[in-house]
Amino acid sequence: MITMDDIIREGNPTLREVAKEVPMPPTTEEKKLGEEMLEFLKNSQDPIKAEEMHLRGGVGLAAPQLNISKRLIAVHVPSNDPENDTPVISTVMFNPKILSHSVQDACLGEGEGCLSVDREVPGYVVRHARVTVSYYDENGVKHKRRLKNYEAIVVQHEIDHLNGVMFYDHINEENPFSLKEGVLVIE
Ligand SMILES: CNC(=O)c1cccc(C)c1Nc1nc(N2CCN(c3ccccc3Cl)CC2)nc(N2CSC[C@H]2C(=O)NC)n1
Ligand code: NI
Repeated sequence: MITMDDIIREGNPTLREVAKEVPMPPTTEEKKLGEEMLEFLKNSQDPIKAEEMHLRGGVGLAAPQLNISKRLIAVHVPSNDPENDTPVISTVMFNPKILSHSVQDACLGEGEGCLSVDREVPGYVVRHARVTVSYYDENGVKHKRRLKNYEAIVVQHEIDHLNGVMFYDHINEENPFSLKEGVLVIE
């Protein structure tokens, strides 16, 4: 079971590497890793388990954050509606790829956090507002999915980890809260 001790922090060179493609179909070990990453996210969002296991809340995790330089991410974004238990997206993506994206950009109004960054880095992280991603599932089946808003931001943040990019690399150093015309601010 993955805990915070398994998550490497900024300064570890693996976070700056370009991760390797996973040959399809994934091995049993790679499938298990994906399942454990998704389980970690669910545990991190459960108040009881998160407290018991000292987990920081997350909606996305990339294998390089576990010091495993493979192109594999997990995302588990709960629905905004407290009545609705169905997550907006809950999946493991092998070899995710952004096929196309909107002209419009977007950012989280509150900025971004990362399980590998033990500090607040204020500022807008400007990303594509909508993306079409392709990825392989644990059975090696190819999928194509259009994402928008929060889940689009999360998937882009996690794909960045596969390319050695950290969220604060996108923050404007001169003015961290500067925004161009037309950028969608997601609250
Ligand atoms: C500096 N300001 C901020 O961090 C920030 C500040 C306020 C709001 C937001 C929205 C912020 N931003 C931000 N908040 C999150 N969470 C909110 C809490 N949540 C969570 C926590 C506990 C239980 C259940 C859940 Cl659901 C988990 C997810 N997650 C990300 N990111 C960036 S994309 C990958 C994703 C990630 O999983 N990071 C670890 N950013
Ligand atoms: Ni991160």
